Amino acid sequence: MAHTIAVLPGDGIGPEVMDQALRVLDSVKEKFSLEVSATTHLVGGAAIDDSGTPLPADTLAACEASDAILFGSVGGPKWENLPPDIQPERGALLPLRKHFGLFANLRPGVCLPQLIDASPVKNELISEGFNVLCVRELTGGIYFGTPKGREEREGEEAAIDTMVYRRSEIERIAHVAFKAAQGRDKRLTSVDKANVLAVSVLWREVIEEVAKQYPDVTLDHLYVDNAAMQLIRRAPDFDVIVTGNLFGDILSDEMAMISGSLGMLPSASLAEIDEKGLSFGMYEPSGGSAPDIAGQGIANPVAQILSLSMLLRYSLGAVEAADAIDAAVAKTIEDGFRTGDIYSKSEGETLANTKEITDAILERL
Ligand SMILES: NC(=O)c1ccc[n+]([C@@H]2O[C@H](COP(=O)([O-])OP(=O)(O)OC[C@H]3O[C@@H](n4cnc5c(N)ncnc54)[C@H](O)[C@@H]3O)[C@@H](O)[C@H]2O)c1
Ligand SMILES: CC(C)[C@H](C(=O)O)[C@@H](O)C(=O)O
Ligand SMILES: [Mg+2]
Repeated sequence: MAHTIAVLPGDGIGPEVMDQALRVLDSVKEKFSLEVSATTHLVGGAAIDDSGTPLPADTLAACEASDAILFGSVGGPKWENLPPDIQPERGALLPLRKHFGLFANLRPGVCLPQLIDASPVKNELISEGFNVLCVRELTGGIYFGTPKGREEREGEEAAIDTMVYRRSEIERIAHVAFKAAQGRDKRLTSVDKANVLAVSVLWREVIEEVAKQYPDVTLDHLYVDNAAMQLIRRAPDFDVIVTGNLFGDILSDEMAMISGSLGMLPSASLAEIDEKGLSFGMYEPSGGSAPDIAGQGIANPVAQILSLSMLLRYSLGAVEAADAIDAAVAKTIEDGFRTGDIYSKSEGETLANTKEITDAILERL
């Protein structure tokens, strides 16, 4: 079956790592006889520079006509003083998530055994490895609640964001998380702030109710501050984490760092699953445009390449191709290839730039 994907490289290291992911796509298309056409479009700061808007109508139309979006990353110092609504993040990334109903953000945090030295967490704390799936609610919570903005309070300037979750929003992300746990080690940790926030009290109630439908999954709850701490103290005890938009944003970066680098972790942002078990989705690295290393050709492309693998798996159903990419990446790391962010100068490691590590992945595909 023929598929179309919209490729949105974005800003900073986005285009650099996307070029490498597209090389991998070409390779698996040939190897697994996949019919996938990919069209590239401007988004974020690159689109602002071109047409003054971060999400041009033709980019959105191309996404609507596709089976999935492969996204790089957007934003950077050049655009951060623009009015908030036309900045790359709030004017393109968040609207794309909302427009396509991408409520389920899956962020796997996996520390390959060979990368334990790249993690800043002491080896003995993650000696059993680290493999956690963060299921982050992505289209609700404080990111999207209203009212939002500036107003006057008690005679002075104030700013407001509103954290709101409807029961149905919590229920649907809970089902995603429980199902994911069923496919893994059957342990789910729900993270909230129910000792302070009304939203979290409802969150906890709904998670408990949904849990009754998944008696095979062991559920526990943690407050977010404690969760941030426990993730460092006893990372291997976690299996699946489910949480709201803001807490998931923060905890997933923490998980990425425990795993070694943001540059290793992909993510999938999914809409409702269709009758074929597939869903429309947007796939992007968990990290951002990394302005500090952009333009040098040294960024780690693995997160982008693994995001492509998630796209093939969840939106196209090309499971064999996805498995092959995951295996080639693991083998490349096993064989010692390292970009700067995961290089620990140990024996057997070869420092590689963005293109060289992709060459190694392609050789192993
Ligand atoms: N999905 C997205 O588009 C997305 C996500 C996060 C941040 N951002 C945006 O990116 C810009 C920079 O944000 P930031 O600096 O807070 O976060 P960042 O994730 O871009 O960078 C944080 C650190 O991680 C490193 N890093 C990230 N990805 C890497 C990779 N592939 N290889 C090697 N190192 C990598 C960076 O060099 C940097 O030191 C901001 O404008 C932010 O809003 C975009
Ligand atoms: C860039 C920003 C809007 C985004 C978020 O907060 O969701 C990013 O940090 C992420 O994790 O995808
Ligand atoms: Mg983030």
